[in-house]
Amino acid sequence: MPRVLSIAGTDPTGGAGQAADLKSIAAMGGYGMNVITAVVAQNTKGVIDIHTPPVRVLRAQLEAVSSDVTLDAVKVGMLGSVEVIEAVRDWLAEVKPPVTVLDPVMVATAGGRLLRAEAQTALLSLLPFADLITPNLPELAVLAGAAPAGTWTEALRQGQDVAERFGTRVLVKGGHLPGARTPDALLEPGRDEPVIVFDDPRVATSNTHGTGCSLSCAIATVVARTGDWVGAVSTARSWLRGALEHADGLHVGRGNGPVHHFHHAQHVLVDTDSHGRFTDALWRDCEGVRGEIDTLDFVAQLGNGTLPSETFQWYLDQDRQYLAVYSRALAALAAAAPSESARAFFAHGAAEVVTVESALHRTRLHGAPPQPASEVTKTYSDFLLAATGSETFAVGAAAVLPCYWLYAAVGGALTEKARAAGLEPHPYGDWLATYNAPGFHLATERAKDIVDRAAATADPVTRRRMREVFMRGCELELRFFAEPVRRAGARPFAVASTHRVC
Ligand SMILES: Nc1ncnc2c1ncn2[C@@H]1O[C@H](COP(=O)(O)OP(=O)(O)O)[C@@H](O)[C@H]1O
Ligand SMILES: Cc1ncc(COP(=O)(O)O)c(N)n1
Repeated sequence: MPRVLSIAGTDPTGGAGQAADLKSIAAMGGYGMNVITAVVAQNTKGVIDIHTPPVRVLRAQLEAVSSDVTLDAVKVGMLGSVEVIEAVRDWLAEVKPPVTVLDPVMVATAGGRLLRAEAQTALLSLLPFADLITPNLPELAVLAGAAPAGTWTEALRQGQDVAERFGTRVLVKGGHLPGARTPDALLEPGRDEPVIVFDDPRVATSNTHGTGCSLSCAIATVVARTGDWVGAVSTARSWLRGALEHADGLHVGRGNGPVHHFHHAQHVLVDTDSHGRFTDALWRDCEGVRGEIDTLDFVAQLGNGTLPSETFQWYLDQDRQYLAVYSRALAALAAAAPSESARAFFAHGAAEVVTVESALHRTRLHGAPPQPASEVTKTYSDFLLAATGSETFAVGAAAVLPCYWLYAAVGGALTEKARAAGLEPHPYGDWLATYNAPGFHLATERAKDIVDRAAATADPVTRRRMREVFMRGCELELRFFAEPVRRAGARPFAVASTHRVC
């Protein structure tokens, strides 16, 4: 594991400087350490105050770490003053770390100087010690002694000039250019053309606090491990892109918020009690409800074929009404799905419910008019429409999962029992076959997979909500299964009236 030292300033909101560096090092698989150059009172809206500790304290920190730990890479960020620059330069000259990445921090994204004006010249003396420098466009202009580049071509020209003059690699970053794209180019001294140019669409977010810190530290960490600059920039960039894409979910601060450094590792953090899939945890959560479903008279009698046919008819009629709503819920998920495969899955499911499952109802119910929907049917229907219509896709997908999963489980278990008991032909064999069909089990696995994927990138609040709606769905399934027998027991006359339908 590369041991990476960040020499930088602080950010109490955790998005830039030291905090961003340590998170980025860890995210890229390194061991992070930090020497503090300046204590910065800042937040996502700007810089409020800066305290620079005495330079002897900085020297002592540098000495403390390098006299004890072998350093595989160093990232230098905010320096702030001439004295700090000189102390760091002397230390770099003495220690000669195998990899040094310098982010020439001058101004915070949210505004506020982080380098005194008189220190800009001193900073130039540090550049030859760096293997890579990562200036943004205004910083590049200062290093090049020119006005900020207004075009990408101009930025590349300035970058090449700086690379030649100081004999170091330069990552020219186009984040500050206007427009829909964010190109970056890696330049090397002695080469007229960039070693590599990256060009991606801009991520639509204003939460970009600490992107420069994070990128430079991530590159230093990957290079320390691989020695490959092009690969390291590429890896760090695509990781940072994910961090930007998930930044809005963090809800940190009211200004330019930070990026999500551990977006790629959410799946391992899904729940403290689960080291497996998110849906594994859901299945454990609903163990009690599943036990109750298994012992319901309705389910036992459905399995052994003793369920009175009028009770089954009433159940099927409620189910027909429920499935009409379920189909709409799946269609809503198809419309909200974040990927083509999820869209196709739910769109297909919405159609399948109408055609395949309702065939069972048509043959069994012989076109009988619907009975009034029970309270359970209404509650379950309202719940599904609300979860899939007005909550996020992830929450909606978790809400429809019990209907797949519990039916597949009940269909599978009852078919096994019926086979073991030699019940052939089974009075409800067509129902069992529908929910024990390989296609239905496959659909259940796909639905679980979609929920797992959604959970992997969801924030903790959304995942908690996903668990809540999944459990609510399971409880409503239990009540839905219980209702036909409960109602038949409570209202013998209603049973008699439905009897006529058969
Ligand atoms: N909205 C965005 N979408 C995609 N990439 C971005 C976005 N904003 C910044 N970046 C990338 O983040 C990195 C640092 O950005 P930049 O704003 O240029 O530097 P700094 O944070 O030092 O001011 C660059 O790789 C840049 O391309
Ligand atoms: C201590 C410190 N160092 C650097 C930055 C620059 O942040 P950005 O990466 O957004 O330019 C910052 N705001 N604070």
